Amino acid sequence: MKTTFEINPIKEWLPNLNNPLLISGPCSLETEQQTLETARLLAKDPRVFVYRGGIWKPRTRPGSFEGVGSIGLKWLQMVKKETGLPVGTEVANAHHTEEALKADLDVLWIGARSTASPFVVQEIADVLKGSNKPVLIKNPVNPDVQLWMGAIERVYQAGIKSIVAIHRGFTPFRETKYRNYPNWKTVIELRRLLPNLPIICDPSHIAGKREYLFEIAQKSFDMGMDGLMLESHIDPSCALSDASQQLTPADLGKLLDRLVIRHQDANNPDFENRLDMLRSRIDTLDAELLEMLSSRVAIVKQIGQYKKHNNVTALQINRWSQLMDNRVKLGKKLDLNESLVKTLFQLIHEDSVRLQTDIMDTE
Ligand SMILES: O=C(O)C(=O)C[C@]1(C(=O)O)C=C[C@@H](O)C=C1
Repeated sequence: MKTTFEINPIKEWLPNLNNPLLISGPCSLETEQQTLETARLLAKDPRVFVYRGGIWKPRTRPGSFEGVGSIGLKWLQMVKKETGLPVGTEVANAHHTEEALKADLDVLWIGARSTASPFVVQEIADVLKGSNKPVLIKNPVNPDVQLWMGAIERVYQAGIKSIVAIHRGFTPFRETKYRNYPNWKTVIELRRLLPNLPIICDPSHIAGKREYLFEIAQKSFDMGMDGLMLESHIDPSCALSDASQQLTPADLGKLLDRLVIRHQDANNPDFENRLDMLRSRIDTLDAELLEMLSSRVAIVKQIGQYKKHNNVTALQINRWSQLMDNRVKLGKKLDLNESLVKTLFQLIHEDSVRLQTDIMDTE
């Protein structure tokens, strides 16, 4: 499918946006009082643009608090009426979407588990047809950029042009310090595929713990994200869901005070000139790297021919192990990241073996 999407900039549906988009509010709405008290405090901070509150909560195991349900829609309407903040919630099936549209919420989002299911996304998209509602789409639980794209396409094909992607991290396959590990590679790929799509980050679901929120939020701005979704609660210690990752509105304000917001350009000719100069040095070095790589490949091919005539295998595991150890050591001396050196030489070696087996089998 063609990937030229006409996605609306956030400012189109949030005209008073003068900062990165910040969405905040409780993980789950619990009571009318908790909903309104949290909203009143958040509304005092001009950096908060949208109030969020989960009312249908997809929980991993049954028996946990699964949200207050449709009554929460009324509380969200009260928030909007009293504070003027646009309001939004997560929808996970056609029924939720119908209810949220009926209540005229300002924004809806599709959660990570739903994004992973094309049937669920399609069912939601079918209900959204003709509604013009801004829709935020979280990454699927696994780092599959095509699955994420698929969900965006389904919503877009329903006629929704105000779409924002949310990076909320991915299910870890081993112990990590985060609840859901961030995968910037997938986010960069999404940005490459859809350069006009705004992408925000959800540090709360990545971190799982308050203490990691700042580092993830700052990294998001370093990476050029268009905003943040950060959970807040009037009294996080009593929260019925995700208690350890929510902030009081006051602590949210303190976190925001520390964040450095970065921009795509500096609008400063001196900076641009210096950057151009450094980039042209990189261009020269990259050309040299490629020339060296090409000389290496020529030798690898020569060895391939030689091995073929002597019936010797392409893969030489001892040489390969020694070479890798040696390159990693050299890389360390040169202050290079070990995983960069390893990945680079793994790719180079993989290609050598492919080239040599081709030579052996086709010539
Ligand atoms: O040393 C060899 O035998 C090579 O063919 C070169 C090379 C390499 O790319 O460096 C390629 C394949 C072998 O498994 C080990 C090393």
